[in-house]
Amino acid sequence: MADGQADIGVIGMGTMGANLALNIAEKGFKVAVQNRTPAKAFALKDDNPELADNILPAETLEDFVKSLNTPRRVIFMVPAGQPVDDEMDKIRPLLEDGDVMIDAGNADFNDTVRRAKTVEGTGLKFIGMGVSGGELGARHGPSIMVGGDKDTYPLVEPVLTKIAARFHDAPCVAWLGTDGAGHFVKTIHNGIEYADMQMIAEIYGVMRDGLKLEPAKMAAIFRDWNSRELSSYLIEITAVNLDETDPQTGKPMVEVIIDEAGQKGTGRWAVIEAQKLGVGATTLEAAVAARGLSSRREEREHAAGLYAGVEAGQSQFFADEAGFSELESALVTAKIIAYAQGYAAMAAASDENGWDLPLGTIAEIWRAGCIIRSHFLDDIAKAYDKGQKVVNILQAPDFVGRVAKGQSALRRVVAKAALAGIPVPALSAALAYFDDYRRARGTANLTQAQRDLFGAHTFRRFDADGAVHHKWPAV
Ligand SMILES: NC(=O)C1=CN([C@@H]2O[C@H](COP(=O)(O)OP(=O)(O)OC[C@H]3O[C@@H](n4cnc5c(N)ncnc54)[C@H](OP(=O)(O)O)[C@@H]3O)[C@@H](O)[C@H]2O)C=CC1
Ligand SMILES: O=C(CO)[C@H](O)[C@H](O)COP(=O)(O)O
Repeated sequence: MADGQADIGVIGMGTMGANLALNIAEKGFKVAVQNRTPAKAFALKDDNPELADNILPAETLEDFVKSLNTPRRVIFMVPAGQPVDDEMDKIRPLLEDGDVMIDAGNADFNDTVRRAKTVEGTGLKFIGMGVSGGELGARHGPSIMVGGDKDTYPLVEPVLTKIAARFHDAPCVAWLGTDGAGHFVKTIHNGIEYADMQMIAEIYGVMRDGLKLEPAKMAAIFRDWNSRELSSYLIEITAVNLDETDPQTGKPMVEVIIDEAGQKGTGRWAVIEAQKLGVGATTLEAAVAARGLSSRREEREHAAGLYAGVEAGQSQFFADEAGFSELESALVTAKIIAYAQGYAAMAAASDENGWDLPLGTIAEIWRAGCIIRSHFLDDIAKAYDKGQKVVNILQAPDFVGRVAKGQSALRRVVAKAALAGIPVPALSAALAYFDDYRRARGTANLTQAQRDLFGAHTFRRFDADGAVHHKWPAV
């Protein structure tokens, strides 16, 4: 192997790393590849003869580093946490001033901020970058959310611009802010992804348990929805999931899959950060909690037995055009509210961390390549495009009209589900948030009174400035 041929390197030849490397090679760049199990790096070249000239596998980290031209650009695509620190520690002594380390996996943005600090003043550079789109996105065009020093971005921009997804010919990649900005945005992307998926699953639950529809019929409804406001990758794949037949049993595939959702932690990171920022991302939280409860299957089965005698009300859902349209409208409305929560978390994090996150650009680069890609994101991009500051998506004129129109459908679906005993935690959370958000006179005055009574925490009055304490009757 000749020294210094590769334009960029990828460490980690798993699902994402291998596909990202193939994408890079296909776009005409020479890519060095390395893996904990080195055989996988060599297999990538052997298995892809059409791209072999552009794939430079390395047995050792030393060979890998030698194969890169300078400044060296090294992408890590390994599991979040310790593996990233370990890989960084191993390669750092082999790198030189100006070289760039890029963590392209999912990461807790706090780790990214910490890692960015460790390279400060060393001559090395660090980028934390969220990549979304799963296996196919990595291979043919993901959405890429970049964080790090602005001056470092041009060192990776030519490659990233070529490998990213395109929306109307614009690459779905952008530098979003310093240190952890890219990974924070990816984390919120995943929190929204959880909410989108949970709300779709809840509508599936209504169709299955309230309307007694067969999966094939549900698939047809989701396909229909995919031609309108809900048009998105997740609605599209839901139709595919529901239409699939298990080759072993001949049953619908969804019926042989155990109802326990996995999770790798990114949704949890999103709601933890939203909580820390004092932003109620309650729809995202409901989605994370629902995954947690789903995994306690035996406990749920036992509880089902304990409450077998509890009568839920008669289902008031109807399997007709009007009934399906009500579900569609409820899902659209709850989706707007979930995105409003995710965007509120990003706006708060931007202020907190001094990132100046370009919220409109984020919607733009999410329009293609990523898991939550949808037509709806183009509407969000347009809301931010009008030059005016968007306080909250729920206050953007286009969305005010849509939510005002759709809220009654959401209200009816949540109410009917509650009466029928069909759980819709994310849809309910979205509705509750909306009602709380639009209520001018809330109930925190009572909370303040209680806090002042038991802890002399003080409160503020409408008719005077400053905090006061009241002498409440002794209890
Ligand atoms: N899969 C997806 O849809 C997406 C994943 N991501 C993120 O991308 C990253 C990679 O995910 P993915 O490709 O799916 O994961 P995989 O499990 O498919 O691959 C993991 C890779 O990391 C290597 N690896 C694992 N542990 C270590 C370690 N301790 N030290 C060094 N290398 C290690 C593995 O090497 P070996 O071959 O030796 O086991 C393998 O090459 C993660 O951060 C993930 O969250 C982001 C977006 C989408
Ligand atoms: O980042 C992703 C998509 O955007 C990954 O697919 C991630 O693994 C999804 O999260 P989880 O595994 O928790 O469902």
